[in-house]
Amino acid sequence: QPFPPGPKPKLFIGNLLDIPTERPWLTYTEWGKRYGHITHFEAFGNHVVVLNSLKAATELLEKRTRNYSDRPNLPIMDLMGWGICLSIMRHGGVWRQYRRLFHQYFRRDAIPTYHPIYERKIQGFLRNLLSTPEHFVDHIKTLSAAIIMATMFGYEVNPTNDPFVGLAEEGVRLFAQGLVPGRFAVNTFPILRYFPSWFPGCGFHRFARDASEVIERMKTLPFKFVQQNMQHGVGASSVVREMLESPNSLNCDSVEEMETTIKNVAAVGYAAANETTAATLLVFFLAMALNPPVLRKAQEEIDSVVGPGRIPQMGDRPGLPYCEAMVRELYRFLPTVPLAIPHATLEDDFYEGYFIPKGTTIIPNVWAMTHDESVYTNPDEFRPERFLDKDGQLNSDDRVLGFGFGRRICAGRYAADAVNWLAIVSTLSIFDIEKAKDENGMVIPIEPRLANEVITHPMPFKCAITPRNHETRKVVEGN
Ligand code: HEM
Repeated sequence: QPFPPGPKPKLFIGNLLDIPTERPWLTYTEWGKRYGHITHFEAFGNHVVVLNSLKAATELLEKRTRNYSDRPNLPIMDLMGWGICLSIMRHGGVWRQYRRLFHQYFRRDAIPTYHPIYERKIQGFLRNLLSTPEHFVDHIKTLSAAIIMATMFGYEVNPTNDPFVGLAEEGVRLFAQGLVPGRFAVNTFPILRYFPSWFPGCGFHRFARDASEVIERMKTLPFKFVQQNMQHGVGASSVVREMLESPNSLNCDSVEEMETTIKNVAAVGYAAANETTAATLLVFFLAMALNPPVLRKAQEEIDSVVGPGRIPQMGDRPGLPYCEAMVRELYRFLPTVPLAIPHATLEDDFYEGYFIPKGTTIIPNVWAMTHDESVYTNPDEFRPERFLDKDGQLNSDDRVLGFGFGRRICAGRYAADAVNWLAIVSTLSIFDIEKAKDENGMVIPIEPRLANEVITHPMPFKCAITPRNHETRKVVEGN
């Protein structure tokens, strides 16, 4: 049977020249309109199927999740030492073990344990915003790093030049490079990993060697920090500490295996959490600067439910449906992982009469799904009301497509959602966010565009962040 429709392949190179490198989610969305909701292309025998509709994603990635839960083979990741990363790990026993372990600490009912960390770090974030609002991007980055480092390692980051954060950022930067399609020949031709580094196209060996040193240090240093604290009977509780204190729950055969498992699972937390959280908060600031009526409405709701003189807490969440709808709209409006993370098939399959071979890379185009005009009219408008019924209560559209699908769905989604929600409503309770003005008093325009990256974020923009009034300023200063 035929492959799903798609651009016509050329002899030998297939669709190599068609593969988009610039914001690929937009091209894939266009292909979806031209060829249909599942689109196929291939290069050098590597098949790729893009899923442009929720219907196809639900049918394949969720109902047939057993077959669609693998990840593509990316040998550069193994060579760098990032092959241990849960989010890109091939399907199998180790993935199951790591996922189970991760789930134990990040499942829905485990998250309230971390609420005090979130509240404390968000208060610090508000203070930073108050003193240097023009550096809001740096404050967002500090917040997301501070939360995951405190959760995982009980480690308090320095606001600038933190050694662990610097190392982790470098590790994540290398990780992101390994994911860029076409960046390393070995990802297209896995056989090259067995060729020497002097062989043409094998320069990746040196890159991988240098990267692996950074990644090893990134995994080991924060882990040792926890071990040393435990030896001296000091330090805060943390995920790593709890794992070390209950080694039997890890099902490892030796101390060495146990330590490796903990290091790997903890490193994934940072890699997966840091940029995604920061990017979502950037989308929030952007959307508020662009949509003053939404900001006002959310603030009115917070004022009427939480009242003045207090920063919202997690317990306030059910009473704030408009804010909830706004957070859902943020995830929809500019999804920060617009192509999720590619899945791969374990066996041959057929769908709607088309053939999907074993080993096919499956790209869920979340962008196309959240901008599907038949579901979300005028999808480029930011309108939280889409998620409310006529009585102002939340409707049933509560699925965050940006967290992915099936067995590979984001394992940190409950933590991410709690942090995002609390940071957003806390900021709104204290600050106004508007478009910035230049030295001549002219409003600086903002374009809601995402950067061309795998885990993306809005293109740089300026906004004015000011305390709403004297009272809200005092609330931050008093905390
Ligand atoms: C707004 C923030 C976040 C977004 C948008 C996001 C999005 C995603 C997406 C799209 C995937 C791939 C899903 C798929 O393959 O279908 C994923 C996987 C993952 N995420 Fe998140 N994520 C976020 C925050 C976090 C946080 C805070 C953590 C950790 C505390 C985390 C941990 C993970 C892990 C471990 C995986 C790999 C799951 C697997 O492959 O089995 N994520 N995330």
